[in-house]
Amino acid sequence: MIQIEQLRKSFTQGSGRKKRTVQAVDGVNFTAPNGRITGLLGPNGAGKTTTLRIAAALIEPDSGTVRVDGIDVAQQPAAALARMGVLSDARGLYPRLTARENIIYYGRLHGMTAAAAAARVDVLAKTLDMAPLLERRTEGFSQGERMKTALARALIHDPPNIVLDEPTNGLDVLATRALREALRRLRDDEGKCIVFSTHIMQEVERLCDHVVVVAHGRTVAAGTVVELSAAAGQTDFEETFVKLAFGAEGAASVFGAEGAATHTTAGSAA
Ligand SMILES: Nc1ncnc2c1ncn2[C@@H]1O[C@H](COP(=O)(O)OP(=O)(O)OP(=O)(O)O)[C@@H](O)[C@H]1O
Repeated sequence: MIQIEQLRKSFTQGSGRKKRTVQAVDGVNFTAPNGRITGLLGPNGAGKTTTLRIAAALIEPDSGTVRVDGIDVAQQPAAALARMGVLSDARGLYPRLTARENIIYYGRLHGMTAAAAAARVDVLAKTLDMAPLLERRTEGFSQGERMKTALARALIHDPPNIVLDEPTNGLDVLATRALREALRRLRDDEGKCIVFSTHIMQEVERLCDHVVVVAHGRTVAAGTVVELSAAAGQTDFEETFVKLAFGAEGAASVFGAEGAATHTTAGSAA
C-alpha cells in the first residue's frame, strides 16, 4: 500500500530578478491499496511526475510524507525501495546486454542470488509475455520491447508495490494492450498495489479501479470513473476530467494548461 499525505514540492529556477519559484506539488493526497490499480490523472505540468519521483525517493519533498507499506520513504528510502518497483520515463537499458542480463543485473543489485534472479526472470517472462526477447541484446529494441524489459527489471525483486510514470508513452496500440494485460495480471494474480500516472483518460477508464485527479499540484478529486462522473454530473469521462481538472473555465483553460497548472511567483531582486 502507498499512502501520500499533504505532499508539497517547489523548484527554484534562475537567480536575481529572473528567479522564479514553481510550486510543482501543492498538497497531493491519496492512498493506493493492494490489489488495485490507482491512476494519477492530470494535465501536463500538474505535478504527477514530481509526486512519483518523491515516492520513488529520487527527490525529497518540502513537506508531507510518502509511506510504502507503512515505511516512510524519506526516513528509510532503502527499506521502502525494497518494497517498490519503479518504472520511470528514463528506460535506459544496457544495449550490449541481453534483456535477461539487464534484468538479472538489477536483481543482483537488489541483493538477489544469481539462481533466485534467474528463476524470477522466467516467471516475469511469462507474466509479461516476453520469453522470445530474453536472449536478444537490447540494442535496437522497439519501444514496446524496451518497456517490457524495463518493467521486468523494475519487478525483479518481486515488490508488492509498483509505480509507473506514464508507462504507455511511445507505445503503439498492441504494446499498450499488452501492458494493460500485464498490469491486470499483476493486480489479480499477485495482489500488487499499482500506481501509474497518465494524462490519457481512456487509459484510466480501461484500467483503473481508482482515479486520483491532480491539477495545479493538488488532488482535486478521487474515486472510481463512475463516481467521478456522477459527482461532476457528466456521462462522458473526458467532460468529467475537464470539469474536475480545469473547473468552470474548463475548455478555455485547456489551451493554457501548462501555465494554469502551476503557480509561479516572481522572486525579489537580489
Ligand atoms: N527539476 C525541476 N526544476 C524546475 N521545475 C520543475 C522541475 N521538475 C518539474 N518542474 C515543474 O513542475 C511542474 C510539474 O511538473 P511535473 O513534471 O511533475 O508535471 P506532470 O504532471 O508530470 O506533467 P506531464 O504530464 O507534462 O509530464 C511543471 O511546471 C514543471 O515544469
